[in-house]
Amino acid sequence: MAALQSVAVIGAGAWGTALATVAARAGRSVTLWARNAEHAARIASSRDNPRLPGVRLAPEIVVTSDLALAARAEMLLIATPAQHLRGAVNMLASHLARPVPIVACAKGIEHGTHKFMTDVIAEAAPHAQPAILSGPSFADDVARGLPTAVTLAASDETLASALVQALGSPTFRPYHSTDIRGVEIGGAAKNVLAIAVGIAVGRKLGASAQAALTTRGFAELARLGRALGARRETLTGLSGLGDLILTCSGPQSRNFALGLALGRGEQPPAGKLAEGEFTAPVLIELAASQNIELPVSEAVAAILSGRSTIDAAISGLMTRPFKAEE
Ligand SMILES: NC(=O)C1=CN([C@@H]2O[C@H](COP(=O)(O)OP(=O)(O)OC[C@H]3O[C@@H](n4cnc5c(N)ncnc54)[C@H](OP(=O)(O)O)[C@@H]3O)[C@@H](O)[C@H]2O)C=CC1
Ligand SMILES: O=C(CO)COP(=O)(O)O
Repeated sequence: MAALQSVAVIGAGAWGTALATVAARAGRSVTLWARNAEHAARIASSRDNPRLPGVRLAPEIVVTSDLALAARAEMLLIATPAQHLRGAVNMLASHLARPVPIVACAKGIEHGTHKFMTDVIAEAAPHAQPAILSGPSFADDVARGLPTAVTLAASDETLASALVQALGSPTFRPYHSTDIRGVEIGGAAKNVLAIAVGIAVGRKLGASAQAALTTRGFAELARLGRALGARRETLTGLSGLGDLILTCSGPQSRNFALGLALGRGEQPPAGKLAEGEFTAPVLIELAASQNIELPVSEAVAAILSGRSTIDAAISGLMTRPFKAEE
């Protein structure tokens, strides 16, 4: 497969901006698309995006709100929030005249349909070659060039390798995979579990509870993953266990920070996207449809929807029948 030379990033939030920086560092010709023309013009002239403050955009990155221009790239990265991915790809599809790799960079599951991000891409742009990029990677760390490793999966291994070659650099190390579903499950579930761990820390339940919740959270992620056909090495890899560890480690994670505020009885941080809030209800619906129990995720969904208090949820988790560890 010919080397991919140009990259467009759709969605100029924190993650889209960091990924544009990654692609530029890897030597690609890069376009960053923002939906708002004024926003695009401001970033283009200041070389600074308020959604990722303090990171200077390389001069060679083209910032635009012209979707037709972005759609000319040889590969596309979609970095909108998960619930807006379908809308973004729908708009993009009319500009795509040829099969092009479209890499989902959002972490979540679509409300209503229970579809994962690459399924949404396949429906919205039938000629696209869907792929997924996920793993332990805070936008700020990545944009600053701190060492990061992620998983990049496509059903065709040759394509996955070409995408890795296009984005990889000495500071950003993607590993290729063909286990799309395994990668998607890890990225979606870990955000919900990080809210649980944030709540426990906010409630001052102690370091032992933090470790126990993270571990039992991983058991949930792996249980759902196995039921949906994910590979073991994906679940224990960067996009599964790796991202869970990162996101459950402290308030640099917006999902953890949301849980922390809830646990402390404070207002959640305003204007910060915490995907786990949107994923929690759909994750438990999906699990129920597979007869899979996700007690920690269910507790998070119940707290977020107001169906349970935090104290009742903690007590509910601790008084479940004793069982064998799996
Ligand atoms: N931040 C991070 O560290 C990481 C984030 N991710 C994932 O990336 C995804 C995006 O997160 P992040 O960048 O942090 O979020 P932000 O809130 O920083 O940015 C979201 C961006 O999406 C844009 N947007 C929203 N709706 C649409 C739409 N319908 N069409 C086009 N653009 C839209 C927003 O535009 P506008 O500015 O106009 O509102 C905004 O620029 C999430 O799924 C997240 O889980 C993954 C790894 C790391
Ligand atoms: O996905 C992320 C790190 O891999 C970002 O996590 P938060 O969305 O919780 O900040």
